[in-house]
Amino acid sequence: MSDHQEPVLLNTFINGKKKVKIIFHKGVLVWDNERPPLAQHTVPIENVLSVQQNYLKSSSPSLRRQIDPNHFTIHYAEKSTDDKWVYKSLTLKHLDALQVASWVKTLQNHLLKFSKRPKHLLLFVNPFGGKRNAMQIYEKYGKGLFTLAGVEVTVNVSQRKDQIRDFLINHNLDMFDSIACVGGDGTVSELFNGLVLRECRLKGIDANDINQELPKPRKPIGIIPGGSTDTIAYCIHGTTDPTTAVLHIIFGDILGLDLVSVYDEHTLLRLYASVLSYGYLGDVAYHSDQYRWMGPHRYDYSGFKKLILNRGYKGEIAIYTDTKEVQGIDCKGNCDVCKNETLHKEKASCKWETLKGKFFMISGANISCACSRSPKVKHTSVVNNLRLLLRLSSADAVIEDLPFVETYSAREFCFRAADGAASKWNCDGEVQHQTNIRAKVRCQLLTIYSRGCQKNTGTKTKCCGF
Ligand SMILES: Nc1ncnc2c1ncn2[C@@H]1O[C@H](COP(=O)(O)OP(=O)(O)OP(=O)(O)O)[C@@H](O)[C@H]1O
Repeated sequence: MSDHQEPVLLNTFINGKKKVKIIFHKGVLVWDNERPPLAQHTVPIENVLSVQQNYLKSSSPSLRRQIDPNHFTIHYAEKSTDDKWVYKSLTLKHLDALQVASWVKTLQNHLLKFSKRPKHLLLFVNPFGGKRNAMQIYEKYGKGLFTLAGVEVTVNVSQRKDQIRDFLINHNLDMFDSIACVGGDGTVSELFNGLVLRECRLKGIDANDINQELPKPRKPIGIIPGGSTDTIAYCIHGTTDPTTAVLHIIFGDILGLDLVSVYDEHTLLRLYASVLSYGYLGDVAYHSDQYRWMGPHRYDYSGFKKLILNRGYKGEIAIYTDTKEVQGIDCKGNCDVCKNETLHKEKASCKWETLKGKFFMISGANISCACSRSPKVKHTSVVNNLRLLLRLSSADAVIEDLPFVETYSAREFCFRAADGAASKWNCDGEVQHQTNIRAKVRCQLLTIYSRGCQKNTGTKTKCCGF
């Protein structure tokens, strides 16, 4: 649309006791007090959740609510500190009902252009994870905002482990345009494992065959944190704030996310999004589960015990890679690495490399903040282990310079334990009992609702590699 065709709305309204000048032009709302103190606000239309006429106060609850022709409210979101978003509203009054109707209609028409915003959301709630308050999180932070934004939500509360995954594999989802969950990493994992296996079933693809291309689930997913660590939500939104997660779903903007599929000799065990760890973190996942009653503190308790124990684990790792260097690419979908992956361009130069040793921990990191590299950490002193964990827990973790850490970028890797089933794998926080595994990166397999986060911008986020 050329400039002169763009609608311009300009008017003075009453907001509380103040007169407010407001203009809407080129998709941006700007308002300010008519008299000092001036306080200009600018809100792009893509941050507006809905625009609604208000209702008149009813004298009796039994009477039908009547629209107030002189008031309307703009519901919008604003970025606050860091990567957090907050909900805000602006209620405006005008004595001329036509002015109110014209603003409401014009703004609502603009919002209709955001056709990717979800309208029928299937939301899974895991009442078991984290502080066991996922339903309260939905009621407190999600329900009101979804209603306000016109998103129809069907809530499904899980009754057992793997029920979400099984539901997604087998049920008709035609009536939903989007799927989301309130829970921790294990819940998110059930969601995308279910969706990928569903696509395999529908397309007749053998998911257990590592050489098969895995099909991309068609519906975008939303992630509302309600677990203990919420690593995936944190990596994607830059915060574990539930309101921010809900707003990212309502905005309807999407990002691509790589997944990694993990196999034993015969079957696909699981796909993961954040990190797969053997040794220290594998042991922590395994042992902390018996202290679930402690809530999120179980990780601190088990983590400390395992750190002091300082075990080493013998094994052999084979890495399939074309470049050992971890590349500093901030990929939000369709970067050069993704494109090459699709075209199978780089595969010819990939080679298997084998390493043997005794390790404190072996991790295959898929997204940046769980660990922005794929460290193979040699068995070393407790102090060094502590140094590593402190580095990993900082937002801009740099670990390559630690002498006992090796990092590689890889498309696939295999692990074989030299000392039997000495540890377990920790796969997105869930325990995986098979020791000898093979893992393969699946570029941009998942579509998630998020506008991304600043924490990742400019830092060494990887794409298509461990
Ligand atoms: N109704 C249920 N009863 C028991 N377990 C469930 C139920 N619904 C889901 N689960 C399982 O609960 C486990 C824990 O859930 P989740 O990972 O979401 O929370 P968490 O472990 O506290 O958080 P995080 O993984 O972020 O640390 C997962 O393995 C999930 O499959």
